[in-house]
Amino acid sequence: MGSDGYYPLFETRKAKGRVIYRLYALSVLVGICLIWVYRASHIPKPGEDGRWGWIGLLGAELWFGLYWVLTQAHRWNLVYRSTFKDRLSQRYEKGLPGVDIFVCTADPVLEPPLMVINTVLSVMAYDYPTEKLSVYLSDDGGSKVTYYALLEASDFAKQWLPYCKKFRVEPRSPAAYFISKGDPEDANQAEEFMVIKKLYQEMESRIENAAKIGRIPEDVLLKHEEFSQWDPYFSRGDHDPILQILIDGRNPNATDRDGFVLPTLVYLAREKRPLHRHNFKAGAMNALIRVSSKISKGPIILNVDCDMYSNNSHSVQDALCFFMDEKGHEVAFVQFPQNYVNVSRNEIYSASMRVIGEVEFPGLDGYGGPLYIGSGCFHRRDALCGREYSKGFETDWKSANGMRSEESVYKLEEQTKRLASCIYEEDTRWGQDMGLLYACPVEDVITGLAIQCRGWKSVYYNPSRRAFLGVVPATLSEVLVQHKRWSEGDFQILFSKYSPAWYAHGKISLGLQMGYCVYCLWAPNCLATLYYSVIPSIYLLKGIPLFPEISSPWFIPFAYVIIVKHIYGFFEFLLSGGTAIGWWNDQRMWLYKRTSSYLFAVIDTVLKLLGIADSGFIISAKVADHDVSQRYEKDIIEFGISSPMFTLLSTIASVNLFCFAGVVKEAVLGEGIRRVYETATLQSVLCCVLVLINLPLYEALFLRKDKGKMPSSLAVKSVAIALFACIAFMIL
Ligand SMILES: O=c1ccn([C@@H]2O[C@H](COP(=O)(O)OP(=O)(O)O[C@H]3O[C@H](CO)[C@@H](O)[C@H](O)[C@H]3O)[C@@H](O)[C@H]2O)c(=O)[nH]1
Ligand SMILES: [Mn+2]
Repeated sequence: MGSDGYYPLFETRKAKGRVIYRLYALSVLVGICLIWVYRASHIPKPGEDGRWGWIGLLGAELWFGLYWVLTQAHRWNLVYRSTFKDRLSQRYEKGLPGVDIFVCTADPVLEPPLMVINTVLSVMAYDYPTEKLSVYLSDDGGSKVTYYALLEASDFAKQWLPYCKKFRVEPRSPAAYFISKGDPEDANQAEEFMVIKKLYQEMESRIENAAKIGRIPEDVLLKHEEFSQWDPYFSRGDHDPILQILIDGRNPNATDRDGFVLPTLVYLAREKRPLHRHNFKAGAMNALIRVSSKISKGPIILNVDCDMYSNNSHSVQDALCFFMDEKGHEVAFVQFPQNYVNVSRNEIYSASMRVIGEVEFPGLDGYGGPLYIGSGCFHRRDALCGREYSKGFETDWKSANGMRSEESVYKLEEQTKRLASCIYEEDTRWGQDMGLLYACPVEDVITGLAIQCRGWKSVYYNPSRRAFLGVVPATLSEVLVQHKRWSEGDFQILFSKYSPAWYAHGKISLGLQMGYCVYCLWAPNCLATLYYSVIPSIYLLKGIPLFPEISSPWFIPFAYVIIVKHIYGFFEFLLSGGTAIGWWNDQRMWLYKRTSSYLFAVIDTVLKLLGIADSGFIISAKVADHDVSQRYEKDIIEFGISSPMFTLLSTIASVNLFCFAGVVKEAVLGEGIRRVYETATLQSVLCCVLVLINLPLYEALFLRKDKGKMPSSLAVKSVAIALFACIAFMIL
């Protein structure tokens, strides 16, 4: 019991080992400063070799050093949270609030309807009073197959929910459950298991069939006249709003097979017109916020992407422990980590970003709260809708609870539809300071920042049983495109009204400001990284040293910073649950993202600032074809297509290969290994590491025969450019 006589619903613990970390960080800082001193005091005189290369390195090292200082905000002050769910149910047994769950989908091909309804079923089956749960599916794809699948799901739920509750199954996405579980041992359950599995498989084949032929079974069409809304004039980008309440939680007859009420289930395809901006996911979420405020008005909103199912049926209670605690009045959102099902042990694309989830977010939590990163986030409706936090504010859970209108379903649908029309938002604050913000490819991060700037806090909660499991892209190009969207969006936040660098000053803590800047500056990292991965290597060709000789005392800070920082990073990665090979792959992806995605993000941002281009939202694919998946499972990098990003990566890799060949030649034929060792140790090591890290890329360029290799034309082109660049540099 706390000193003031109440049992808290959650607890916050500081991480151990802070002192050691801080000593380490200070020692690295000293090293970085010495490197700066060396660079600034040893610039070659005008006319001397390597002057410009040197000055560039000074710039790059200043950048890296300052950036490193910012990243300390992620590691200085880690906190971990835990919840006491039993106390929550004791205290609020009858008074639990309504929770509205928003699932977003946008494309029936990239996001198969079967996957979508598995996510929907997993959240319908939360271990939470069903009369207080409402699930909304926003379908930006306006797909009648998706609607049909949801219809099937609403029926299947009548069996699935009681089954889940009776046998306390986890996870509650049927697909994931049937894959993860062999036949149950318990004879009692075995029988029901067979029945429910068969039901699921039948539903699965009906949905997949409908998706394949693009048609809904006749008998369903006859029974459900709402399908007439998909008339011949209907197209995905041009249609009236469609709003269907499939299960009306107010209806006492909407029950499962055991007679218990089902959660409310709503389908929404907001109005689309070719000449209107739709603002991607942010627009979809805002339509849902309005529509749900009419239908269920839950004071808590959970947002998940259609590919991210609930893997833990107690997450709602976990989140409520923060919102409903006496100390939780200022909590606007509770972000759960995003974990993924389809990552292999060694994560060839390092797509799970485990260090962010295990280290950086607990770090931000220590400074006022993590970023809102889309899927897996519970919001306080008030805060999301633009309310400012003021001291003493409290959500009245009881009054907000169960506020449901009395109209008939049909009338309710008709009245609510207009909230999802194109013109509804005209001359309103939606998208500016109400709901999710527009005009940024990462609507989530900027929205979370705006909320925090209005005085709210957020919480990061990482339960031991993973709360949500999603899907990561299975090809390199998709990963790079996704990172381009993220880094571009984060970069734009820096120049937006809500810039963490200036606007947020005084509104959020300095640590959080720095923490945001780390992500906002992902993109411009490309410049220093490109420089570092090309220039030192290419100077080797002329034998011009750009780093201190091994016998010089200035060599020590370089060696210290490089070695210690990487050892630390290695252990951080292992402690976050990664493997040694995974760490090596992570280093490669670090390089690839910085030298391709981030560069393109910078270019596009500049074009956008000049008003020449606009940024879009490329939806990432959630399924891959058989060939591609097989290579993915074997941790073979998928190239396969020609893209400017791949050309760039291959060219840089080839330049380093040539430079490395030059060093080897010099060592063997020229003045011998000794000279290379003495004068160009660091430079040669850097070049050598770049070659090692690019080994899979050389393989894809020159050796592989499968479809995932680099296209030959691209290989020829990049090798030619690299060769030309090297020769030109040697001659000039
Ligand atoms: O016009 C659109 C485009 C996308 N989506 C949905 O947005 C979600 C995220 O799209 P996805 O292609 O999967 O992007 P990711 O990069 O995987 O998503 C991450 O990054 C996004 C911001 O860039 C956030 O919106 C997401 O929540 C976060 O998980 C999916 O459910 C989509 O169906 C829409 O509803 N409407
Ligand atoms: Mn996604």
